Amino acid sequence: MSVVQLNQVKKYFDGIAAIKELSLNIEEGEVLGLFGHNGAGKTTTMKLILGLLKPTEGTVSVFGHAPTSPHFSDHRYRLGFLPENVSFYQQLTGKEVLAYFAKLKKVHKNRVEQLLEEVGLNHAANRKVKTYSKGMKQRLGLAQALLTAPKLLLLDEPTVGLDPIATQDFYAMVDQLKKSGCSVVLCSHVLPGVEKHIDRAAILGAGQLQALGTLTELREQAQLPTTIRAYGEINRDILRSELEGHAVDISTASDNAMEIQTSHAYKTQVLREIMKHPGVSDIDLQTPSLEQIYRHYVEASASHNHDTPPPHMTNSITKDKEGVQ
Ligand SMILES: Nc1ncnc2c1ncn2[C@@H]1O[C@H](COP(=O)(O)OP(=O)(O)OP(=O)(O)O)[C@@H](O)[C@H]1O
Repeated sequence: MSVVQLNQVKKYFDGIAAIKELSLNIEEGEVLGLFGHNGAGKTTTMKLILGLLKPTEGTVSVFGHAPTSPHFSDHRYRLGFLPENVSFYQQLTGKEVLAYFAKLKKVHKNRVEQLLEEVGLNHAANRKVKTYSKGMKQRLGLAQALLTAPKLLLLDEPTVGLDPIATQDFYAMVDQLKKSGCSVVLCSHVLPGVEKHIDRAAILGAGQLQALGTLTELREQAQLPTTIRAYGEINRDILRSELEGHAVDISTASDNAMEIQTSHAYKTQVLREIMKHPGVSDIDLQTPSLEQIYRHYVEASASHNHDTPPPHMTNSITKDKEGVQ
């Protein structure tokens, strides 16, 4: 049984659709990246899964139960949530904040020390939260989300405010949680670095699913080209004739490099042909990145929905938003 099942879910606010229609399953131990432009419906989706919102139509099931039903309280401890704008009692120390949540969630206080250590806040455990940097507050938020050792973790913009090493540590933690069977929904506008840590990506646009699948599946579906750069003494005409029929586009990148664009389906064959050339001294391979895949689907969604901001606008909105958090 899937950990989360959203079946033909619609969510309206005062008659305006935040989610037009969404069906989605999340499996045990799966890390799902949930992406989309500002206002696409990501937070609404998370709130529906958490049971903070009721669907206008359709059904939401978490651990086999409706998260808005009164009986769900027995399962709530299995859920962890890091909200987008994390805020705590400023006058309490980090340790006090976590101890407070531990008490609320009926978690043994030993776990507080352990978590402070895990998120790298031990040194500041006895400092008031008002003295914490943005990244430290984010780490405290993460510790709070992990208190009950959840089986489903919802993370809204988890890496905002984290420095590069803290971001890497954070993803290492996500990998660990996945290994322990925890399902994770990772909602982020910061796409670089996410690819390796998600099993599937769900791209929302204007309240609807624009794409869902593994990155390999989405690359194939989107038919974005793979770029191969071959360095060395290569006869372009010979290479061109050898690669005929492999749906390639060959151009000269520099004096000693050639750029070959090919489809995902022909990638291995094209590489084999290039490798046969004795003059080839080096090869770079660039598969379409998550950003390129994201852009492809958001642009496609924008061309169908006039209420969807074009990607260049969503980027600047994101930057502004991150700046004021
Ligand atoms: N409580 C609410 N009342 C009215 N409209 C709402 C409410 N919550 C969300 N919306 C609307 O629903 C749509 C989806 O919002 P949501 O917060 O889910 O988007 P998002 O993808 O999380 O955006 P962002 O990336 O900016 O955080 C937006 O148009 C938003 O204005």
